[in-house]
Amino acid sequence: MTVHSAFADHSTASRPSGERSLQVAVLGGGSFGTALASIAATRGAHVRQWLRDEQLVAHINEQHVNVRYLPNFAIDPSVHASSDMAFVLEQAELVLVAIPSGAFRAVVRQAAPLIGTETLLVSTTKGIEAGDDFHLMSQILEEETVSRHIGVLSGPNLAAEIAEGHLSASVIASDDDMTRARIQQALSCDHFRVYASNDRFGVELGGALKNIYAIAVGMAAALGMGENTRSMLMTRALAEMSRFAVARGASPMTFLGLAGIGDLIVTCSSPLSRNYRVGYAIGEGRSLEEAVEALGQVAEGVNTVHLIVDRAQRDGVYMPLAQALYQVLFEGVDPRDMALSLMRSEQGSDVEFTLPREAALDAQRRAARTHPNDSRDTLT
Ligand SMILES: NC(=O)c1ccc[n+]([C@@H]2O[C@H](COP(=O)([O-])OP(=O)(O)OC[C@H]3O[C@@H](n4cnc5c(N)ncnc54)[C@H](O)[C@@H]3O)[C@@H](O)[C@H]2O)c1
Ligand SMILES: O=P(O)(O)OC[C@H](O)CO
Repeated sequence: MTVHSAFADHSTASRPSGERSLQVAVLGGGSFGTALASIAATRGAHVRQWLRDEQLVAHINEQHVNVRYLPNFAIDPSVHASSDMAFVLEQAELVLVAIPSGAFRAVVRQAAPLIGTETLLVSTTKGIEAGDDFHLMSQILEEETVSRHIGVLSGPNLAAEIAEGHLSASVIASDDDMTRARIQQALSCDHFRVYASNDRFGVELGGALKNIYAIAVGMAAALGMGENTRSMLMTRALAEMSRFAVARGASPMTFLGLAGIGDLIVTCSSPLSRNYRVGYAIGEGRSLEEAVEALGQVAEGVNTVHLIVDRAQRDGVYMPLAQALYQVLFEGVDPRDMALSLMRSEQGSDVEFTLPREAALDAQRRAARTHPNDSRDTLT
């Protein structure tokens, strides 16, 4: 097995001198948690990482490799893994939570008694909590802890590429300017940049929503789509994502940034994305259950799609791609039939923030009344 040492190679170049070391805790032993733990350590922080698997803990501490999630990469040797939550959180000034959405609240609840009001608390998880309340991860952090410094880290961040040292960037979103600035200091290094945002919900929704479209694009890729098709799907996905997020109070501008279009591009283009891979496997003819089992990790979009579709219906937000994906994944609709049906549906506005969708549809309906022979059957 070849173990690249991208993390270690960057350590001396990035380590600030003469500064007191920040105490960092990472909750989660998956690939992103491991990549972030290593980056923080290369920046000179004292890093402890919490994970449940004792064998993996021992392996990380002795061999400095996460054999389960990032087997080919050397972790900064100063990262200390442990299955003891109290030990990991002891004196932690910054806590990064990299736990799948399904277990996020339970883990945060376990950590909460050890998190103070001044602890910086950042979610890196791109998902939505199951249930009727449509809770984002940062809302769980607010509900379960007393921290006054909550943030969200999200962007085009394939963990394996970060681990390999590919130049990458992310966004720290928080209402609190000190939280933003301190995370930028703690995590930026020669191969990782951190930009700031004050649109926490927009950034968080960008990360959660793009997963479902990556499944759709992966599926289309396996069905032999062209690049025009990919581009159309991604751009219309962006229109849906921003429409949904704006209806929930986010800024549409956030979707022009790394956590919007940036993350959508990478997740809809790379076979390293778990969501893309699940979609691709389904496009090749596997069932959803087979695709998820073959992946062996969490593809958040599978759990997110019904929450988004349900919420969009309740709020009256038009989400045809998400709705279509739901029908393909859970109602047995053939993806090719679904693609045809989408192509025949109403043609609205390109950018709704310049030409509102209803204005474009009204004009089409007026044109259909004036020139009935030219109109499409499906126009209403
Ligand atoms: N992997 C990436 O490239 C990447 C990049 C950016 C963001 N993210 C986001 O970060 C989050 C974490 O992703 P990841 O890839 O690090 O790991 P992951 O989603 O594969 O799993 C994370 C860790 O959580 C642990 N875990 C699962 N259920 C648990 C439970 N009930 N109690 C305690 N621990 C539990 C797993 O054992 C694993 O160590 C995801 O929500 C993902 O959307 C991932
Ligand atoms: O592997 P995925 O599909 O969960 O995507 C990973 C990251 O979110 C990409 O930014």
